[in-house]
Amino acid sequence: MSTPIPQPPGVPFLGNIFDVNPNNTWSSLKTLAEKYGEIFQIKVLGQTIVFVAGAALAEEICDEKRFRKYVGGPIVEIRYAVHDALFTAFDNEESWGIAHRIIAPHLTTQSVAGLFDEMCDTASELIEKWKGLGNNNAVLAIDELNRLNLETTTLTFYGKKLNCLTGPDHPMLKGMEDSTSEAMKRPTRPKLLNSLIYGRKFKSATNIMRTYAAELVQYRKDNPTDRHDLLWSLMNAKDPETGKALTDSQVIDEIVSMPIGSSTAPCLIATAIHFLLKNPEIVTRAREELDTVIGDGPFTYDHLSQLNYIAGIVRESLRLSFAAPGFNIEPIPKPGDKSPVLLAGGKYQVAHNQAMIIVLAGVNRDPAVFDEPLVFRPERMMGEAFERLPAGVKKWFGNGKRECIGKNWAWQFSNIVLAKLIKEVDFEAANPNYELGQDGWFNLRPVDFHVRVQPRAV
Ligand code: HEM
Repeated sequence: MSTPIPQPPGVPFLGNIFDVNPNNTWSSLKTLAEKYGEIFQIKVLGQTIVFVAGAALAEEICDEKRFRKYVGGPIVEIRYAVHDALFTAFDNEESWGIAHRIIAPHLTTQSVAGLFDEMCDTASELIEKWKGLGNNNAVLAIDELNRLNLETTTLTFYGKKLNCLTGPDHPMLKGMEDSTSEAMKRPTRPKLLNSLIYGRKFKSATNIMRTYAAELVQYRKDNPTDRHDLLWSLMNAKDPETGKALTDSQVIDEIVSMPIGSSTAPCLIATAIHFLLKNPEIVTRAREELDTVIGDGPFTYDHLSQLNYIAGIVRESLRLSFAAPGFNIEPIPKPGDKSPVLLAGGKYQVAHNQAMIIVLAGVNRDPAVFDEPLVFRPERMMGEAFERLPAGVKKWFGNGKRECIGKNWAWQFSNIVLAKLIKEVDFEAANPNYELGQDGWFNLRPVDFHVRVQPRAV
């Protein structure tokens, strides 16, 4: 006998429409996870969605023999902008494998190591900019780090300096914000409203992003180089398995997808700064490590593997920021078999084609795994303590074949940037009473988190 999956009471006809705020979906899901625990469901516009918020169940539905990525809802909507690119491709689309095999070699640990200097130099540029702001400045952490991320992504993948750390916001930032917010909201609105009222905004955001990509392609054509970077492969490489290359439109799709994916990294770093401000003793210990390992000399790639405490800070920030707030799973279809799918050895059952969303705010803070789950404690993310943790609580980069293709880039970038910021900058919260609030679309960022930035005093 299975246990019914808990569901908030809802209202007649409209179901649970008021349990999820379309302007802050992930915060609503976090609240529901806190109330209902490892699994819950909602019904909206006649559709049932199951949410998994416990570590053991998350691990179970990450079993690729039984489950796969569900491409639905906002992911299908953003196909308007990027079609069958890596993040948005359906399981059966050949284009996924072709693009994956062309792109993945640029994102191995070894390939990304070659980007160390460009990542470091760009972070230094931001710190130099902050040094020029003088006393009593206050910057919006996420805005500054979004700029840094776009600048670094564009330079390391596409070989072009945008120079977007200063001056007005680069249009790509607004393009990404508008397209992802619209993709999240569209599934909750009637279709007619989407096309009549909101279609123009979606189209304009898409145009902005595709123009960013088209200009990079044109720049490369106008400025030939020996640099065999990701852009070179997107434009020239052939898939070793099928011999196929990307079409011109697919090149644009993938160029646009990368900054959208990588925009999760600044959310992580901004939230990490918040946790560090709340825990000054962690900054002291991190500085001891940085001063011992790097000292006064230049920061080099070899230092990274020695910065164990910084790595612990990055992982603990991945755990508690849920910067990528979740991902979608569905049972692998079995032709002719519509029997329900059993979870937790039959404790729960879901329909054979049930879409499920893993809510990392629940999974990453599962009290069955972590003691004092809300406490920021880098030590639990280091060495053997980290190795002992169950696989279900290490899913911040997603799962299996559809795991984040940028995870090595994101890991190196976040470690470099946090190491440099902790070593070289003194942060102070502009509002000493600030409490973390988060919002976002495809990722979660701290809301209204302003900081004062000064060169490190001691
Ligand atoms: C802290 C930073 C990041 C986090 C936490 C993160 C998280 C994730 C997660 C959870 C997924 C799985 C999504 C799903 O199953 O639907 C994913 C996929 C993806 N990410 Fe990231 N990501 C980060 C940075 C990046 C970066 C830097 C890039 C750019 C290279 C990137 C590009 C992608 C792409 C293209 C996919 C789709 C992969 C596929 O389906 O083949 N991400 N990411």
